Amino acid sequence: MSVQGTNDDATLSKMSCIKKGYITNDNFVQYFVRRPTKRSPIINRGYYARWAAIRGLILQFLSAGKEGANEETPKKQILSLGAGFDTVFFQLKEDGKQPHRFYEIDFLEVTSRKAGIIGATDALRSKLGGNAVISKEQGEVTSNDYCLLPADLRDLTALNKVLDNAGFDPSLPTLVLAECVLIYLDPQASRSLIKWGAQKLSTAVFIIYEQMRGCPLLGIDDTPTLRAKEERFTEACWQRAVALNMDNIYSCHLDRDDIRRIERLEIFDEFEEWHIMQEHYCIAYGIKDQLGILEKFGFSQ
Ligand SMILES: C[S@@+](CC[C@H](N)C(=O)[O-])C[C@H]1O[C@@H](n2cnc3c(N)ncnc32)[C@H](O)[C@@H]1O
Repeated sequence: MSVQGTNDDATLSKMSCIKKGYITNDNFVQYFVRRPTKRSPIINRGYYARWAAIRGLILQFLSAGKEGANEETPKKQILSLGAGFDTVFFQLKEDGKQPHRFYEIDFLEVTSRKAGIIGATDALRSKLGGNAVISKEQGEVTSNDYCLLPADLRDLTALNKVLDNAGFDPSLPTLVLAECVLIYLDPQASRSLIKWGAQKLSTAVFIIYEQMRGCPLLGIDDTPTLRAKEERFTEACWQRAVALNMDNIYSCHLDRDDIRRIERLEIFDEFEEWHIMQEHYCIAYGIKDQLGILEKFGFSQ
């Protein structure tokens, strides 16, 4: 499978979770899937855990800095690196929770397909916000609320250029998301990207979801432990960093009522395999907080 092809695989897993009722609030993945495929219960549960954990962190970030019930939250932006066919922007917009602007980056091959689908689908196009311009050829969508831009994450000059042209504002509190992406880069390129984030942004969280070990991917040996994942941030001048494996996140940091609900959806008896698999995946994040709005951000201690 090509690196770009891993995106279709991720989209199919998400669709499988939606069809089985694990994910109940995503109305948009359907437009990116031609032929839905059923995944096994263990894959569905694993994908649900990943989705629920990341979504929880995104919602926390979006509400950070709100002092009182009637106060507005500060203007914020999200930058999704290697976004693939992720639909979180569209769902946030549908729920009235979108940030000031949402940026997505991927290879031209992927952004071009995504721009084509957005352009051809009313339900997606209508969510873009004002001044929308969609170009399938250039693999680009720009609008007041959402920008989809082609760039190779290994080329930071090109990344800066597309972001600057699209009005990315490094002074705004920013959530950078790299979900199942850095592992496809060589370790040096991942480290450069994490450092780039620390240098460019002053109030930000950089969230990574990735495997720890056990599969032959480019970046895997560079950070084989949770400690190494945290140090990759702190060595790049992020103020603090946290890395937890998905087994811990599933047991301690997801909504218990929702866990009870999803555990009733399918017969599940692969418990040993489940724990081993979940220990091989993690979420790590680094935080910089010049504005002092992210003190409470993250998984509770
Ligand atoms: C496994 S998919 C994950 C997609 C999405 N983040 C998700 O979680 O559903 C990995 C994505 O990273 C993108 N990607 C990998 N290396 C990249 C690079 N050097 N530059 C830009 N995008 C890259 C791929 O094209 C693909 O869309």
